[in-house]
Amino acid sequence: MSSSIPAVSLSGVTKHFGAVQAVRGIDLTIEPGEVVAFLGPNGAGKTSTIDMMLGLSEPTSGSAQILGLEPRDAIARGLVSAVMQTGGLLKDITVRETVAYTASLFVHTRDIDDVLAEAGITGIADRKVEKCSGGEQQRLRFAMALLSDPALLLLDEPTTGMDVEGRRTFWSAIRSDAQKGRTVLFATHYLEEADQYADRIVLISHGKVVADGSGSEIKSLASGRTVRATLNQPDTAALASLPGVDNVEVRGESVYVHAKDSDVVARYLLNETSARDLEITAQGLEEAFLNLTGDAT
Ligand SMILES: Nc1ncnc2c1ncn2[C@@H]1O[C@H](COP(=O)(O)OP(=O)(O)OP(=O)(O)O)[C@@H](O)[C@H]1O
Repeated sequence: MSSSIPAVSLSGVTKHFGAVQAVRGIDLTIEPGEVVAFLGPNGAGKTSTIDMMLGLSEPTSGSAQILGLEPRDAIARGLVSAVMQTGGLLKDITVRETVAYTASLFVHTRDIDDVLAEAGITGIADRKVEKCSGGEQQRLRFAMALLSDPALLLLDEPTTGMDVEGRRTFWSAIRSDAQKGRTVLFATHYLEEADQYADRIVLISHGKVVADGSGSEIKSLASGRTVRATLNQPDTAALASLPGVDNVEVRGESVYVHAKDSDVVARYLLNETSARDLEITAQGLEEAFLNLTGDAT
């Protein structure tokens, strides 16, 4: 896992389905040991890109390499595992039987009890799959994915439909595993999930990478604050002409001013007008995301 060969290398990758251009030219390098979130709204092209990394489909143009190999070769060598959203589980057998059955398909596998423990499902090992919650089933898929001790783990929206607690437990298992050096790429449209659990966020929209950086870098790309104040008949033109102001909106008795430098706006409102009840809020990743992609999820 400590070679200098990238874990993932995409070069000019496109994917068309008839007239639909799902992926429109993605260049991406992921180094070994990185935990990367693929963040984007529905239909952004995340699954199409992951499918190409898994060798489940071929790029229309460009190339995808996993650990210096064609994706199919990397899979065949057990270097890549995936945790998908649904499917692949038999309901009538237990958690342990599911892992044991999967292990029997590999020539070399890790110890079943070890992967159950790592995925945090030792306590439910004898439970039938159909009795497991959505979050427990995802941790079971994670345990199955760990059997080949892959260098790269790909997860496609693994926490869809889970409650907050399920998500937290799931990610704590993934994070503590990743600390041992595994490369992890996960697709999500939960902004806070990307911000909280990834070291790097690749923001994807309409089949392209629109931003790539840490959570704080992504936020600072669309930095700024909103100043809200109660003010009758605000002089919107004067507010708009303050340095760094990019939006002024009046809603009822409130004026909302979005600006790079909120101090300038606050000083003006307090000194030059009868504004009161000032509130200043930082832009979250949600707003940054909407600004950057111009999309609502
Ligand atoms: N097999 C297919 N045939 C036709 N169009 C497809 C196919 N697979 C995906 N698409 C289209 O390609 C685009 C990208 O889809 P993709 O599933 O990659 O996005 P996504 O970012 O994973 O979305 P989601 O978050 O909803 O899973 C969408 O417009 C989708 O409808």
